[in-house]
Amino acid sequence: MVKLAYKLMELVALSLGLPADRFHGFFKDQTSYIRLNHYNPYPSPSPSPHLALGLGIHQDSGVLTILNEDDVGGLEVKRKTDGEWVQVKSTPDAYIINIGDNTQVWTNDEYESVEHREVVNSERERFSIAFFLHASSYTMVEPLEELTSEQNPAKNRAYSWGKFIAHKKWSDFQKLSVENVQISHLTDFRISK
Ligand SMILES: O=C(O)CCC(=O)C(=O)O
Ligand SMILES: [Fe+2]
Repeated sequence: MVKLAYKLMELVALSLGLPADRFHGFFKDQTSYIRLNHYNPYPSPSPSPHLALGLGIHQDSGVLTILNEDDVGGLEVKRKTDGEWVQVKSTPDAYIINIGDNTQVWTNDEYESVEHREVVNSERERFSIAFFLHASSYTMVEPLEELTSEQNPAKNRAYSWGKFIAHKKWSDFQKLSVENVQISHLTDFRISK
């Protein structure tokens, strides 16, 4: 997984005219992990099936996510152009690659992380496995200087990855009864939209 994730970040670097190993230094003491997700079906008949979210609206805050899922489906991404929720076709024999907030910041929005959620159905349980490529906790995340200029100024302030994660965990914990507890706090660091 780690090797595949590095390869993908090499492609991101090359696509932006950067050396292939441009991102490697961020992963010396990486905080990556794998999560196994299990979504139970909602009880049927349900009074409000549209509220049956397995995982609320969020953006992945790390570098990138490599996701494998079974054939049940339920992942939805928010289309930026019109805000519509679009179903992602279930692809058990492939990986779904999700760009995370760190990559958006590093590339100064050349790559964008996308809002997504997981809806459950009334018939079948669903399993997915997500590998999250995360930087070393002492990483300062900020737009790469090669990608910023006077004409294209930085769109985000620098922030500490370790402090960000600590803040996110703490505030998720505080807001356990609130919808969308996982929503990204990246906006705190935003300079312009
Ligand atoms: O299970 C899924 O399809 C999505 C999981 C996800 O978005 C996450 O774990 O961050
Ligand atoms: Fe996610």
